Amino acid sequence: MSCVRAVRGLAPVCGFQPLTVLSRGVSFSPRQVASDASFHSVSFSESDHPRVLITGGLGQLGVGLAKLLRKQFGKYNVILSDIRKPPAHVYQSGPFIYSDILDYKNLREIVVNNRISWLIHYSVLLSAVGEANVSLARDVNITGLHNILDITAEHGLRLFIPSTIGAFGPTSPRDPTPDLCIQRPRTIYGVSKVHAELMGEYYHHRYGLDFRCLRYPGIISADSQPGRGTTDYAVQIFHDAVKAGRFVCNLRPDTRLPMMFIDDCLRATLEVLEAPPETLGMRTYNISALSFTPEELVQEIRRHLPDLQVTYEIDPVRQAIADSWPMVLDDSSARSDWGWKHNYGLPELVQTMLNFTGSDSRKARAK
Ligand SMILES: NC(=O)C1=CN([C@@H]2O[C@H](COP(=O)(O)OP(=O)(O)OC[C@H]3O[C@@H](n4cnc5c(N)ncnc54)[C@H](O)[C@@H]3O)[C@@H](O)[C@H]2O)C=CC1
Ligand SMILES: CC(=O)[C@H](N)C(=O)O
Repeated sequence: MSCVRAVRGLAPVCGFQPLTVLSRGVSFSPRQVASDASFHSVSFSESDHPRVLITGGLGQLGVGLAKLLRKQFGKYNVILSDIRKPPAHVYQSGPFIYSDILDYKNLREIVVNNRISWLIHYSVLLSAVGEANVSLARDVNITGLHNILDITAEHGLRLFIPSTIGAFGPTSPRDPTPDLCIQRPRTIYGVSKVHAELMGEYYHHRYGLDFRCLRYPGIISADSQPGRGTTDYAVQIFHDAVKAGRFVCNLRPDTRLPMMFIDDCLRATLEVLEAPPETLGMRTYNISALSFTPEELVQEIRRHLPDLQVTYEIDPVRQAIADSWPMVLDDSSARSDWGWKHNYGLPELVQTMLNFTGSDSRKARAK
C-alpha cells in the first residue's frame, strides 16, 4: 500500500497500521492506547466528572450550556472560552479563559494545563455572517476545526461539534430530510459543517477519536443574542413584539424551517455526550423539535399580543439560504438510538419566550 499524508501537519502514514502519527512535532498513537471507539471514556476515571472546555462560548448557546454542565459536573469543571470579553455576569459565574481556536499552541496549553477531557466546539461564523466574510469563515470554521481535531485526538478527549440544518442544500430531500442523504450546501458555513461531520467521523474511525455530533435546527433563546444567522428572525420577533409591538421580517411568510427551544437543544447535547458509546449507531445525528413558518409563528404570538404588526422586507441572501435548507428534519435515529425527545412545541415555546422577554423589558423600563 502506498504512503499517504493523513492530514496536514501529520507525518505520512503507510497503509493503515500501525497508526503512529506525528502531530505538529509530538507523536501520538491512538492504536497504542486501544483500538476501539470507546477508549476515550476511560481518560478520566468513572467516578470523576469530566473537565469540559467550551470554545466560542460567548455566543447564543455557550453560556446556557456552561450553566447546565456546571450544574451537573460542578462549577470549576466547566471552562468557557472565547476571543471576546465576557460580560460581568458571565465572568462572575465560573471559569472563563481567552482562547482563539486559530492559535494551536494556546489551545493545546489550555487543554493540557486544565486536564480537559471533553471539548465542546462552538466557535463559528454562522450562515449569513459567513457569506459576508468568506475568508474569515474559512479560517475559523475549517482551519480552526483542524486545530480542534488534532488536539482532541492527540490528548484523548471526547469531542462534541454541532452541525446544522445548514449542512444540507437544495438537492437534499427537504421534507423530511433524513440523516443520510445528498449534502451539497451552498454556503461556506454549510460546506464547513459537512467537512466537520466527515472529518470527525474520519478521525473516529481512523484514530478512535470519541467524536459526537448533532445537527441542530434554528435555536430560539430568550436570554442570549443570536449570531446573525438565517433562522434568527424567530428570536428577534419576540424582542421587537414585546418592546415595540411591531416586527420587520426578513424571510417570506411561508418559509418553513426546523426550529428548537434552547433548553431542548442543550439537554440533547448533554444527553448525547453522556450516551454510552454502544448506543450510538452513528456519530452524526439530526435532532428536531418543530417546524414553522414566520406566518405561523406570528399567529401564535398574536394569541398573546393581538396588536402585533408585522411587515415583510425580504433579505435576498437569507431567503436564498433558507430556501435551500430542510423544512422538516427526520430525527428518528436519535429518538430510537439514545432516546432523544423534545419538550417544547410551538405553544410552549411562544409562552416561555414571551414570559422571559416580557419580564426582561419590564425590568429594563423599571431601571
Ligand atoms: N444558534 C443556532 O441556531 C445554531 C447553532 N449551531 C451551532 O452551534 C454552535 C454555537 O452557535 P452560536 O452560539 O449560535 O454561535 P454564535 O455565532 O452566537 O457564537 C459563536 C462564537 O464563536 C466565537 N468565535 C469566532 N471566532 C473565533 C475564534 N477564532 N476563536 C474562538 N472563538 C471564536 C465568537 O466570538 C462567538 O462568540 C455553532 O457551531 C453553530 O454552528 C447549529 C445550528 C443552529
Ligand atoms: C441554523 C443555523 O445553523 C444558524 N442559526 C443560522 O441560521 O446560520
